[in-house]
Amino acid sequence: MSESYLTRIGGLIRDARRHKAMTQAELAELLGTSQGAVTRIEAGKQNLSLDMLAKIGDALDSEFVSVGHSGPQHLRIVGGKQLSGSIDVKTSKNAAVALLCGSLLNRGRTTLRSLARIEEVNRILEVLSSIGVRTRWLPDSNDLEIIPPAQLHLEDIDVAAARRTRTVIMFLGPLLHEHPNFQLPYAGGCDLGTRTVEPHLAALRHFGLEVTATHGFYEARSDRSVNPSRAIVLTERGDTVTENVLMAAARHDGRTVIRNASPNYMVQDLCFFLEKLGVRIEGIGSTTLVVHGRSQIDVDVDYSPSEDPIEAMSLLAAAVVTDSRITIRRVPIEFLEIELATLEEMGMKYDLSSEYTSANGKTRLVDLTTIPGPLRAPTDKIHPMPFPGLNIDNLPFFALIGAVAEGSTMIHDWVYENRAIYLTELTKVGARVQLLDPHRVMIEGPTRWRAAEVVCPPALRPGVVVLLAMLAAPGTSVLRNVYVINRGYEDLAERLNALGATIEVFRDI
Ligand SMILES: CC(=O)N[C@H]1[C@@H](OP(=O)(O)OP(=O)(O)OC[C@H]2O[C@@H](n3ccc(=O)[nH]c3=O)[C@H](O)[C@@H]2O)O[C@H](CO)[C@@H](O)[C@@H]1O
Ligand SMILES: C=C(OP(=O)(O)O)C(=O)O
Repeated sequence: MSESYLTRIGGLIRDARRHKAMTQAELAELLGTSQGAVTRIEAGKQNLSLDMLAKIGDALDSEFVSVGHSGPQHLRIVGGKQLSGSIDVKTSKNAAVALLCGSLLNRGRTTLRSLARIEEVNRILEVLSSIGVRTRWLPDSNDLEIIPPAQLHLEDIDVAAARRTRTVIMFLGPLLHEHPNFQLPYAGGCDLGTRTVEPHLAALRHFGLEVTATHGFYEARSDRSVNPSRAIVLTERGDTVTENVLMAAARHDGRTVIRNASPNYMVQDLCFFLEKLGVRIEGIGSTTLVVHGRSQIDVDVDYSPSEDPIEAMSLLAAAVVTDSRITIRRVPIEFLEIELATLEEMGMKYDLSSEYTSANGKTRLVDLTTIPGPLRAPTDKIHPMPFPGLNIDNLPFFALIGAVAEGSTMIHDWVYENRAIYLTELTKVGARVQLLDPHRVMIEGPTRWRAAEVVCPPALRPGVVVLLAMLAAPGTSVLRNVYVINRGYEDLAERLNALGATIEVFRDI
């Protein structure tokens, strides 16, 4: 291997080790080598065998060099160009996974229309198929047909696929009625620090579910004689916990009241789907839901989830960072209002079309055209709140936009322990981002972007933010190992290329 190649790989190894908050000594122990050897590897001063590269890849959950087609995917971006044209927002990841779990409530055939074909969906499909559910993409479409078996084989669950998503936790609500005892692997997903499961367990206890955690699995036991006797008050207004309770309530032949429910977009989609299954729900879009469930659900149902507000925000950020005029079609406006109000305060101008309705017949959509122009930092910090606040998943895009704006932008992520930290990756492409503490970053704009080679941080939105910054940076950048981006976005590179970006998808060797 040439010296410069070794230096590049060494830098990537160092970055991946730091992502995992691992010391050189800890990595050395995992590799069965000395700390000095790790120092040399990271400095590009040690020849590396393929065997050693594979070991390092295993230790850091990040492959650096691979042979064959199944290795990690990387992106090569030639940046510094403006974008133009129109792009459609696809349907949301978060509704897709909720609906896939929701399909377990139904003995009949469920067809989900225009589903996002993303890695997160693929993992849940692997899990569903491992327990006996038949799923197939209908020809030449993104429509998915789901047919349940007479009996689920929960003991055969694909543990590896389940562990790669967090959303498998949403199997608890749909399964507890028919399965007195079952095991689920611990939920995985983006590495954002500890994410709570306790609110799920506390809420589902009202349906007789008791869960104990043992050696990497949740052991679930449900007592069918227990039913909610009073309102279920959620201790936090989480999206997936609300969905879990909704799904448990859907099969409870009676009335369930859920308070402090999340009214967010994916919850609304799940409610509209449950209504199509014959479940009556009062208060959709509010924080109190009253669910009139059914003991059996056996219908052939067809549902189209709505467009992804986080993808819409990502595309908006792409336009801002590249100073471009583009039209983003099918924006679910109700779920982007605070974001747009904040951008307006920063000086952003845009045009909106009149409203039309999503294929679910409910969600209001608009086409949004960005108008390039200078931005200024907001006067106050930017922080998320449960809907109808600024969406936590949109927060990273404000770090990117802050880097373009004149002045200091403070981003306060009070929710996730690790996500704000990943925003410091933007320094590699020239941004001035200072981590004040694990929850707050200060960004000084505007930025002179520069091309770089970066390992994708292990979190979806920060990963996309780095990619978008690379679109703005003149020269050629490389973003390595973009699985997390593919977890939530369908064909993002190809679709940005249709707007005039130059992004090449490649794998090693
Ligand atoms: C599949 C899916 O839909 N995923 C979304 C869902 O994940 P999900 O519903 O799994 O979110 P979590 O339960 O992890 O909640 C996120 C974090 O917010 C905290 N919290 C949440 C609500 C609250 O009122 N108080 C509070 O402190 C939780 O303790 C947790 O640390 O919601 C997250 C927060 O909107 C989004 O980032 C995810 O994209
Ligand atoms: C954190 C996210 O989602 P998940 O719950 O799938 O990890 C996200 O969508 O940014």
